[in-house]
Amino acid sequence: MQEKLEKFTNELLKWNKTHKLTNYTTKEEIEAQIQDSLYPLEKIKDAKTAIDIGTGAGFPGLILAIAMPDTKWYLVEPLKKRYSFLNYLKTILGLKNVTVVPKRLENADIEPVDLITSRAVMPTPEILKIAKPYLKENSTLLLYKGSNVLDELNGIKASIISKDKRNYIFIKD
Ligand SMILES: C[S@@+](CC[C@H](N)C(=O)[O-])C[C@H]1O[C@@H](n2cnc3c(N)ncnc32)[C@H](O)[C@@H]1O
Repeated sequence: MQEKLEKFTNELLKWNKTHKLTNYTTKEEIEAQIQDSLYPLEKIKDAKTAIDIGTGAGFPGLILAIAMPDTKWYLVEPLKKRYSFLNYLKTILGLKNVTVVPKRLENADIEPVDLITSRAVMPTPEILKIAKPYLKENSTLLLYKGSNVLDELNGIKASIISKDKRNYIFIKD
């Protein structure tokens, strides 16, 4: 896994120079995003199928897919330069458990999954709305949110794990 993560970091640094995929431009910044992506791993590792909404340059979906090789991951990302990067990484890292879906989630065609993740894409109520068709009875939604998430949750039942300014929000049902 470490070798794959290093390769990912080097490729992102390289692609970012010409394609501007993300605002994270140094090795240290990218490694911090990898750590952030992996932090809730223990809580989600049993999922057999998962969707990451708006994977962007790989956070958290591609990183979790590297760490969870037995989970089938759908990385949903509509922006061409970003889904091209994700497809390239899937190929060079040999990630057989990854399908890149080059669409907005609202227009995707995926069977309901055990886990849906998302970081920095849209407010919680909107995520819940577009994620609904892809959730099963026991599915988990894991949202990577900032410190002001409590305003957004507003009555939504969730459990929260906090680390520094990050809130990892787990929503079931
Ligand atoms: C601010 S970026 C965050 C990228 C990444 N998750 C991260 O944390 O670095 C938001 C991404 O969500 C994607 N996006 C926006 N609306 C979406 C939708 N309805 N379905 C799927 N992806 C979406 C955008 O194309 C963009 O790449």
